[in-house]
Amino acid sequence: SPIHVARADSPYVYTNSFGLNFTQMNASLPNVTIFATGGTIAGSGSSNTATTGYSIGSVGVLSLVDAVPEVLNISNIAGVQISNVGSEDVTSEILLNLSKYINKVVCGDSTMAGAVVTHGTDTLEESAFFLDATVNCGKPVVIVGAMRPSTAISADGPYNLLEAVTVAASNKSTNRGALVVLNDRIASAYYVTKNNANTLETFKPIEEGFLGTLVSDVPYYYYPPVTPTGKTAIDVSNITSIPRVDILYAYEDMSNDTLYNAIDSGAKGIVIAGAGAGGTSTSFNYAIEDVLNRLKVPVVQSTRANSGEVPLSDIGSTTASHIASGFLDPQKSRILLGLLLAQGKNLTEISAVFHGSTDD
Ligand SMILES: NC(=O)C[C@H](N)C(=O)O
Repeated sequence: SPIHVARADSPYVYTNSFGLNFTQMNASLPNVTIFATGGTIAGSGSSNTATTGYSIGSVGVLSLVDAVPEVLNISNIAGVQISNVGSEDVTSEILLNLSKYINKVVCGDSTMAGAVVTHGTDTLEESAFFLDATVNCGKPVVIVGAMRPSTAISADGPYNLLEAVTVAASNKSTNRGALVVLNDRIASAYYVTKNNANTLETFKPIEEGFLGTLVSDVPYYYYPPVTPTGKTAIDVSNITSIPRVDILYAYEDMSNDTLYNAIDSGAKGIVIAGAGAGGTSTSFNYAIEDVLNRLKVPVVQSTRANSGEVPLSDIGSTTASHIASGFLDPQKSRILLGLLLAQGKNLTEISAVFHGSTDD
C-alpha cells in the first residue's frame, strides 16, 4: 500500500482528511499531490557522466522534492510513493491502484488542484494513456520523467518536476485530460510517444503537435482546452483487474502460430503492430478472421509505422468484426483494449470505440 511522505527535514504541518501529509499549508497556494512510481527521475548513477547503467528507483519522492525546494513556492505538496520501479516493471495492478487513488484523493477533494505522477520514461506513454482514459474530473494529471539520472551533470529531472508541478497547479491546465510534461513541452497523453531511446528531446506527439510550452517555468497553451477525437472516458471504480492483451509485431513470413500461441497461453485480446496501414499476410488475415469469428477474441490491427491511421476499410473482409486502431499506436491500443475488456465490451462495441478516433 502507498506510503505517505513529506520532506525529510521538517515535520508535517498539516494532514488532510484523506491522510495526505503536507510540510506546509500556505492558504494562498494551490495543493498538489505528487505520486511517485520510480524511473530514471528517481535513479542514481555511479558517476556524474553515467546516463546508462544506473540504478533505477533508488530515490524516493521525499528526496525528489528535496532536490527542488522551489516547488514549495508554487504549491503545497503532499507526496505518495505508489511504487519505486523502472517503468518496464509498472503493471496494470499499479496503474489501477494509482488511477483509483487519484480519483479518490485528487478528484474527490475540492481543495486539491491537481496531480503529478513521476514515472520512468520507457513506458510513460502507456501509463499516461491509462490515466487519461480513467481520470476524467477535469483536474490536471501531469505525468513527468527524466532521461538523465539525478546524479548526472545537467540532470533533467529537477526542472522537469518543477515544470510538472507548475502545470498541475495552474488553472489554465484544467479540462485538458492527462498531460505529459518533459523538456519544456506540454503534450496530450492521448497522443504523445517516446521517439528516441537516449536523448532529452524524445517525447513528441508525432502528427498532432504539442498543446503548449513552458518558458521560465510559466506555462503557455497554444489552444483552449480540447478533447482528442473519439477519446473514451472509462470509469475504473468497479474494475478490479485488467485482462491480458498481447502485442504481436508483424513482419514478412510471420507465422499464424504467433496468434494462436498467444491466445492459447492466456491472452484475452491481441493487438497487431501491422505493417503500414495495419497490414499482415493473406494467410495471417485468414487467421485473424478465424480468431474473430470462432474464438471471439478481439484482434486490434494497429501499425508498426510510428504515425498514421489504420482505417477500417483497409483491413480484412466484412465477414467478421474487424477492429482497426485508427490513430492509436500498438502500445496505446493495448491499454485501451485491456480497459474495454475489463468493462466486458463485445467485439462490435470495441470496434466502435477504436473507430471513434478516426472521425470518419
Ligand atoms: N529514462 C527512464 O526513465 C528510463 C527507465 N528505464 C525507465 O523507464 O524507468
